Amino acid sequence: MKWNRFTLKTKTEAEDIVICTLAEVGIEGVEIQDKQPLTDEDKAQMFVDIMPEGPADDGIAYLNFYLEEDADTEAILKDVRAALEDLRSFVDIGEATITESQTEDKDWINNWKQYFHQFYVDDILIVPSWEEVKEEDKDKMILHIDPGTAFGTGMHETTQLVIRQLKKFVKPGDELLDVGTGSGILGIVALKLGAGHVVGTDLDPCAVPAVSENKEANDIREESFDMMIGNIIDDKAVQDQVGYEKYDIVTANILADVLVPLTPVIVAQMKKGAYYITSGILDVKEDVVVQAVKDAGLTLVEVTHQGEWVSVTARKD
Ligand SMILES: C[S@@+](CC[C@H](N)C(=O)[O-])C[C@H]1O[C@@H](n2cnc3c(N)ncnc32)[C@H](O)[C@@H]1O
Repeated sequence: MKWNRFTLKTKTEAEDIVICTLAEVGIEGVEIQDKQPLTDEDKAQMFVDIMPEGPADDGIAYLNFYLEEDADTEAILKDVRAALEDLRSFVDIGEATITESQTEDKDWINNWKQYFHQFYVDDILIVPSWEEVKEEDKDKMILHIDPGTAFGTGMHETTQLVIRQLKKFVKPGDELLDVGTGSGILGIVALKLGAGHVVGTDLDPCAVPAVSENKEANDIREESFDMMIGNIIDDKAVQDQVGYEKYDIVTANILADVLVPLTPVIVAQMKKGAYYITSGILDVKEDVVVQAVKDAGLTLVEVTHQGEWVSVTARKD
C-alpha cells in the first residue's frame, strides 16, 4: 500500500496540542521531529533517566503524518486546516504550514501491529482492537486497549505491578484517583474490579482522547471516569478540583522523582484508611519512595518487584 507523507511545521510548545487536534480529525501515528531537550515529564512518560545532549532547541517542530494514497486527501487536509485555525485562536501554533514531502510504498502504518498481540496480566486478558477474543477466553476479565499516544497498554512491568495491587485492594464502590493516568488503563481495571468512580489526572493533553477511546472500547459509562489535565503537585486549582479526603485508593505510576513531591500532597486527597499504590520506581530508588511515604505520615503496607521495577503500597491510618 502507498502512503503520502505530510509535514506540518509548528512550534515545539504547541506540538502536543496539535497532535491531539490531529487525532480529533482521525490522524494518528504522528512522528515528531524537534530539537527540544526532554523535560522531567517526558522522562517520566518514557521511563528514561539519562539522555545524551542534543542540538540546541530552535523552537520549531515538524510533525509528520501519513495518508493512504487513495484517501480523500483534499477533504482531510481541509478538516485539518479548519481544526488548526480553531486552535490558533487560543494557542500560538506558528506557521502551521503543511507540505507533502514523500510517498512511501510500504504498509508501515499497520506493520507495528504485528508486534502487539493479546496477552495476559495474570488472569486479565488485554486485547487490541484488531484481534478477536477466542471462544475459550470469553469468560475472562477482558480489557480492550490499543497502543496510542498516551502511555499504558499494560505491557510495562510498572503497570502490571499496579494492576496486581488493585486486585488486592479495590472494594465495591471505591472512589479512585489515578495520577498520571495516560491511557486510563488503571482506572478501567479498577472499575472492572468493582470501583464506583475514577478521577484521572495527567500533564499530557493526549490522555483525554486516549481515556475517552478506551472508556468506549471497554463499555465504561461516561460519568464513571472523569479526566483532569494539570499538575496536582503544585497547582492548587487541580487539587481543589480533584477534592480532599475523597479517595479510597490513589494510584500513581510515575517515576520516583515525581512521586517524592507528589506523596505529601496526595495524603490530603485520601480518606482515612485509603491505600496509596505507587509504581514506576527503579529498584535503586526504592528507599527514596519508602522514605517519602513514611515522611508523609503513611504506613508502609507492601513493596512488590517485577524486573528492575518496584511498587510501594501505603495506607493512611
Ligand atoms: C508511566 S505513565 C503511566 C500510565 C498509566 N497510568 C499506566 O500505569 O500504564 C506516567 C504518566 O504520568 C504522567 N505524568 C508525569 N508527571 C505527572 C504529574 N506531575 N502529574 C500528572 N501526570 C504526570 C505522564 O504524562 C504519563 O502519562
